[in-house]
Amino acid sequence: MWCGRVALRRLQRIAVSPLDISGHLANAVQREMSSLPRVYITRQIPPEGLKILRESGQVQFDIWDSDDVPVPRKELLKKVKGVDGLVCVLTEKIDAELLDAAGPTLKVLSTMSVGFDHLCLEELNKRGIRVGYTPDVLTDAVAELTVALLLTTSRRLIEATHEAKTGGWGTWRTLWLCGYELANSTVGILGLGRIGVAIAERLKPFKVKKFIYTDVAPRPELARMIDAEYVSMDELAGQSDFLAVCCALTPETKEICNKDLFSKMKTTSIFINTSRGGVVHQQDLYEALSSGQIAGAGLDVTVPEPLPTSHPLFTLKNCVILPHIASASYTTRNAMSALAANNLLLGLKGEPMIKELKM
Ligand SMILES: O=C(O)C(=O)CO
Repeated sequence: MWCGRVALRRLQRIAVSPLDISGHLANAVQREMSSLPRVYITRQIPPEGLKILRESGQVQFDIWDSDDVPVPRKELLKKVKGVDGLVCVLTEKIDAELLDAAGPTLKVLSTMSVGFDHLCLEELNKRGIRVGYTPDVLTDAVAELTVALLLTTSRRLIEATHEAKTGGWGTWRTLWLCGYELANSTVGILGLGRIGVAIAERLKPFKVKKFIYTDVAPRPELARMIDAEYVSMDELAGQSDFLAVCCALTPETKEICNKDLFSKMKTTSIFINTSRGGVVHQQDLYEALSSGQIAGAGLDVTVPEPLPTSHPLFTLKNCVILPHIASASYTTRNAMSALAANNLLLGLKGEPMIKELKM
């Protein structure tokens, strides 16, 4: 359990002799510590966030001290009992069972993620629990990875390196490993937000001819930034040479990318998803890819995660699958951890968080 260094320094100034340290100071530290809000952190988050919490002098926290294995549900339910604040990542389901286990002391939840489909907002709202999350700081990293995944898929880089390494590289051939290029293409964005704009900004120098997007309603201020045209879902499917999914997973978007959408796409089009696996009907995607209904897919997210290595999607050469790494740069993960820590501290002080979910 950590208490703030600030509190410790204050107590050290009060101490008059080394002898005091063993007696009075220890008791005082104990008292000071136990009066601080209690926080549980469900993962060993990157160092910047932990440093902020340790040095704040505002909280005492307990942590699931591993990044390799998520905290077991049973342990989590035990650890949250009586906490004032909770820091979680996207692998923890924050539902009624967990909130009941935490009890009425829990006032602030801070998730180190931009996605919030792991949170039961209705239950959080019902209990008046404020929620912090981490948009914006990951936009560049996610956009960058999306472009990398798009090019890897459309120019068949994984197949190509495999062929080079395993003896498939014979003479130079005229149509061998040909793919699809961005120049003169139409790029469609499903769900235009900060990340969609950032992807388009990065793709523009590749001489994309046109950007189109669809969403629940037009988003003119964002669309203007990338000169994108608002179209219907059917038009998006029919016109896109590259279709990038950027929408949040909600009950409305669950499996929105299904047979109906894939059947309207061009046989030469590339489907890219770096948002959430749940927006895709995976069996329909498998069929679209294996039947040649669409040319290829690049996925950073799947259902479930991790996707079992025996999953049929792994058997397809035209499907590139990454293990949910879109925001995985050192800078971004540290920024997410720092933002999650600051959101938590502000929330516990009753102040507006830097990034708070409106519920
Ligand atoms: O933040 C999120 O929601 C992610 O998916 C990981 O960056």
